[in-house]
Amino acid sequence: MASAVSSFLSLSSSSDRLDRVPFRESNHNNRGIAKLSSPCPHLWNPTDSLLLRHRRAARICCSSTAASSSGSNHQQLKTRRPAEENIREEACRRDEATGSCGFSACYVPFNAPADTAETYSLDDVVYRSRSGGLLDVRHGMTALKRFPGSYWRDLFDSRVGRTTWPYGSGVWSKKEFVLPEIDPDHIVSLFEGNSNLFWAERLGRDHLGGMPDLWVKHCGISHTGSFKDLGMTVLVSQVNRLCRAPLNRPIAGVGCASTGDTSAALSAYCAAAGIPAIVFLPTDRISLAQLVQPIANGATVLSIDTDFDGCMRLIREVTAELPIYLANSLNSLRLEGQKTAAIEILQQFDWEVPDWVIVPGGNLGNIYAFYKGFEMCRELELVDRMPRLVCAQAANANPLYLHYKSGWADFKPVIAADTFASAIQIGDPVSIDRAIFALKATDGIVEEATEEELMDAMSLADRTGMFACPHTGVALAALFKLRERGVIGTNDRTIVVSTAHGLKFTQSKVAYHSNEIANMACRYANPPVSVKASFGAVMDVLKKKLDGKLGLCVSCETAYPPCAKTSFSAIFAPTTC
Ligand SMILES: Cc1ncc(COP(=O)(O)O)c(C=O)c1O
Ligand SMILES: N[C@@H](CCOP(=O)(O)O)C(=O)O
Repeated sequence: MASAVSSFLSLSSSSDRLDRVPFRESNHNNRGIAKLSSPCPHLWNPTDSLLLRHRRAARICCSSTAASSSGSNHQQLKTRRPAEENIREEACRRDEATGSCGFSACYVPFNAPADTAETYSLDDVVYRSRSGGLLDVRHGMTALKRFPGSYWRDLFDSRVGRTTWPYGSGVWSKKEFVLPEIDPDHIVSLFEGNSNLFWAERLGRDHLGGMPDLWVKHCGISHTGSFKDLGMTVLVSQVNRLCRAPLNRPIAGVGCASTGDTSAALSAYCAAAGIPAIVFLPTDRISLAQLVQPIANGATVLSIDTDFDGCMRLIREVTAELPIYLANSLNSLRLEGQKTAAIEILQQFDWEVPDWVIVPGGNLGNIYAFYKGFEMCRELELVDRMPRLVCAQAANANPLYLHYKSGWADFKPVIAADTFASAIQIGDPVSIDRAIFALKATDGIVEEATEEELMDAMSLADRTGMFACPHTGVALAALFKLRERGVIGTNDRTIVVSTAHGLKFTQSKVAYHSNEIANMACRYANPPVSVKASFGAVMDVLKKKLDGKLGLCVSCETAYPPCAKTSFSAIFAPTTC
């Protein structure tokens, strides 16, 4: 095995050898458009200026789609904006006509009754309720409900994949459900969202008992390589609004504690807006690829000799003292962006609800964000039911799993041990109450995965064409267990949420494929083979590797033709029976 390891090292660049690097050492459908022009007869009131204004906004942002879908209707063709105007300026001009159309949102204590008197403006800098509990963003549902579900479905569909500012973003294409009142000029967007919903055909068919409807929502194929972009665009946009006229709040910067992904997203969005970012990272506990992201984006990076939970405690203390705005998911604004991944899944299935959604959990904001996205679509009648949620944790960092197993008896934080799923190495999750609420409301399940289970699941998925991160491995391992126990059925439409790009975690993959992980069989290891630069040596290796496959029919794998002289031509010019 030593040779496999050395061949790995010889193939990899010297700068990418440490997965966890201490900062000190690292100095180096357009579908359904037609329906928009035929509003729901019971709800439409032509004298209602709010509705008219929103209808006009919807038409403006859909006009070129409508024109192209109708083909012959040249009158609807959109004229190009003037050369001296950019897409942001164009949006501001357009927005003068639309405004927020009466849609609004505010902070309320998490799970507060409908008539709570404790509300805060989103322009307040507040992260906790009066009693010290979590907050939630509550939308003015009465205004949103004046439009039927079909209206919202069509509006959101009309905006997919456009460059119209800010609707080309998967998050801002749902602006009315996210931050309805923000001026487009204040939005800081990198056209996030609209991520691939990958049909995991081979994994489902060959490794999960013939599951035909298995999908992976690739939230990590994103600007900074994780789902955090979805929340960070919202948070940094709101900070941008607070800093600028007319509010002119004295905010010195935006800060977070991080296991590597929140810090990367915060740094990128702050850099795009010209706002200082400050990130607290636990020394030695994040990957090199994650570490280099905030460094490259010019953030102030503090490598702190503690774990994530320690960094989280520190950032909360610091943001209470200094005018630094807190960017962790304790700040409920983040979840407003993250919830759009759930809406996107519904949209990608043409507004059909899946049976299961499996989400890896750490600080536990995201599982609630998924709940919130699905629930908002149910309440506003874009869909008629909820999926069941599964939260998957690494066994080395499993406080929610233990709580679930105790029958939700008594929550106790844990000291999280090292895990390859390093971004979820969290023992005292900030959003524990939100996660419990989401799981109870969806008849949800919590599963856990050992290090071997998560690495095997990740590696097996890779063998079917993915390049998953270890956190996605945790969710996949949960899926394997739930399939094995018959909880998830063969034909259940199931979504596994992939939360980060595998390229951020290459060193754990290298360790696995080098077979160098103690007490792990690494069943799917596929180390590279070192071979001399000679035809004979290469042929020997290939014959050994392809033994038994030569001369087989490529479709049914039976020997064809029954020929004693098997040759490589059978592989390069394969035949079928
Ligand atoms: C890659 C990745 N997956 C999953 C999670 C878990 O998300 P949450 O903290 O919202 O539970 C995180 C961060 O915690 C993450 O960075
Ligand atoms: N995985 C996260 C941990 C912090 O979570 P947050 O959602 O509360 O910011 C990270 O990448 O830092």
